[in-house]
Parts: sequence; C-alpha cells; structure tokens
Amino acid sequence: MKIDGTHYRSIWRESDGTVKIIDQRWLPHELRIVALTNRRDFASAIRDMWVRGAPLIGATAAYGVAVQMAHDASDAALAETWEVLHATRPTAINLRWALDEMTRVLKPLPPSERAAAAFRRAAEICDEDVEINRRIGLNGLELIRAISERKGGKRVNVLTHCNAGWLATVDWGTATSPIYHALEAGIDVHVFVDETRPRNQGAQLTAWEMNHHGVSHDLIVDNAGGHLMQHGEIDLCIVGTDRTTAQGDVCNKIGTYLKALAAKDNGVPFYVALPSPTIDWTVRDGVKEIPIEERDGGEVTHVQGRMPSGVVGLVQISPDGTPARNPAFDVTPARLVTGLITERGVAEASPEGLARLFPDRATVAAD
Ligand SMILES: CSC[C@@H](O)[C@@H](O)C(=O)COP(=O)(O)O
Repeated sequence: MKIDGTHYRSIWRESDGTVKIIDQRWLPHELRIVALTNRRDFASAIRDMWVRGAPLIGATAAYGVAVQMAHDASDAALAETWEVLHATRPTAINLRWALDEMTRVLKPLPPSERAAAAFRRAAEICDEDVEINRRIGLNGLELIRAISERKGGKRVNVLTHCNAGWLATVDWGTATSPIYHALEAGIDVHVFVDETRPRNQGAQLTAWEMNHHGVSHDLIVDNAGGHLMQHGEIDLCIVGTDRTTAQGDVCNKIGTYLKALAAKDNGVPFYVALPSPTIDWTVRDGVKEIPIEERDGGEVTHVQGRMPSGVVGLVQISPDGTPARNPAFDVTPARLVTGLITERGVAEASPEGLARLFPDRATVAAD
C-alpha cells in the first residue's frame, strides 16, 4: 500500500533488525512510525491498539515472540510470552493462531536456534498474509465485476464497516482488497465508509486509506446504512471478521450485525472477507461461545479528533460521569451472510460451504 507514493506494510523489520509499525492511534492526522523493542512494547501495541485488525494483531504477536526469543529463548520465556500476548485482546482468533504457530515451530528447537527461527517464521506469516489478502481480493473482484456488468458498467456501491483495510492486515486488507483490485481492473467502484463508533476506525483509517489509494468514497454515520440500502444506493456490503466459526457465524466490529440485518431486509448481498487463520474451527455457536471484548466506557463518552489548533486530542460528548457500556464486537449469524470471501474462493456461510473449501482443516465442522 502506498502512502504519498511510498510503499509501506503495516509492520516490517528493518535491515538492522528493528521491528517497526505504523502507530494507528494518530491516524489520519499524523503518520507516526514506532519501533517495538521488547515484549512489553508488543503487548501495549496490541492491547492499546497502536496496531489493530485481526490479521495484523496476529503478525504483531509473531514478531513479539521473535523479539522476546532474542532476549531470552528459554522454554519458560516462550510459554510466558504466549500468555502475556494472548491476554492483550480476547476476540481476534488470529492472535491465538499466530502464538500457537510460533510455539509449534520453536518448541522443538534448542534455545540457541529459536530467535533466528522465530524471526524467519514471523516474516513468513507476514508474507503469507499479504498473499492471502491478494487472493481474497481477486476472488472478491469477481463479485464486484459481476455487479458492474449487470449494471452495464454503472458505478458499483460497496458499504464497509470498521477498517478491514491494509492497516488491519500486513498489506491489501481483506474487505478492501476486492475494492482495490476492482479499481485496478478499471471498474467504477464507490465505497460508503461507516464511521464505526466508538473508535471511528472507518472515519479515521478506512477513509484515510481510500483517500491515499484514490478510491471514490463517502463517509457516513453508522446509522445511515439502512437508509441507503432502502433507497437502492448500496449494491453489496463487504466487511471483515475477527473470528469466523465452523458454522459460518462471523464476529466483527460492533454494528456489523445491524448492517447484516438491514442488508437481509433489503436484499443487499452481505459478504465477509476473511483469511483462513480467522476461522476458529473449535467454535460452533458464535453468539454463545466467542468472547466479546468489553472496552473502556471512555471510548463512548469521548471522541478523539484534531482540534482547530491542530492538536490531536479527546473531547467529551456526554454529561460528566455518564456510565457507558462498550462491547467492541458482535456476532452476525451465518443465516445473514451471503458468502465468505476467502483465499481459496467464495464459500457459502455454512459448515458444508467452509468444509468444501477447507477439507484439510474442517474437522470440527464435519462431526
Ligand atoms: C481484516 S480486519 C477484520 C477485523 O479485525 C476488523 O473488521 C475489525 O473489526 C477490527 O477491529 P479493531 O477493534 O479495530 O481491531
């Protein structure tokens, strides 16, 4: 992804070995790049959302393990790092996937070989994420192309929620990848970007990405989607996911469920783009079993933005002391999902649909 003509990933390792990230807390107002040098940095970066988005959380955790192995590669340090990083955010399954994967690779090695192997595997996880997302884009592109052809080349209007863009992954994004590919294919595509309260990842991150990539877009308040669908202004929805069950239930940023309900009521196709590490094959009932992160109520009562002075700060929008609830994700049942756009193709959101595309992994779905 390019920022002002320079290609960036959302996380990378410099030639001197330092791991760097874009600190997303300051976007779109400031592009701050920071180095993460120890396990504490990595834990803070994930927990306090310097980085966020399920695939990027996983990639960051992988590098967190590698950096720790360079300090202390003992069995105890490996196990403790799994615990410390796993405790940062509960919902995105990519975190556990990446930590398990690092442990699988490192555990059999003698400690003297672990740091080098860990940095190698973390880099591979990042490269794999980029390739997976590129393929998701190509598969999703065909859905957009079909709508464009049906409309005789007229503008295809896509609604997206939160940021499932390149900032949420290592590159390309999941929900945004079909959009970027459609643009490259010369398809007239327009994106309605949900602001995504309370943290406004749509307003702050997706709108920034669209801007840098030259994608036609409008920012809308979260409550506008249903109205636009009723008036035929949305051709399809594409969102991301933090955890998809073997049944095809999808857990994504709070508010996704309401968009899916509105899409169903209006006959608008509702697609979810996901890399396979986001599938939790052990969970059957998403509503009952997926842990939903509860964040600080301050994110509801306050909003961050740039003041007229240019300083980025928080403003209070509710009366002093207002109590607030802040569930960060919700679950959209499979029955509301038109299809799952994966790196292997588009699956029906059902155990059979997922098992057809992933027969090598769908053990739980099959029983
Ligand atoms: C490709 S990212 C998919 C999801 O992680 C994304 O849609 C999302 O909900 C991110 O939530 P966040 O709380 O910003 O980490």
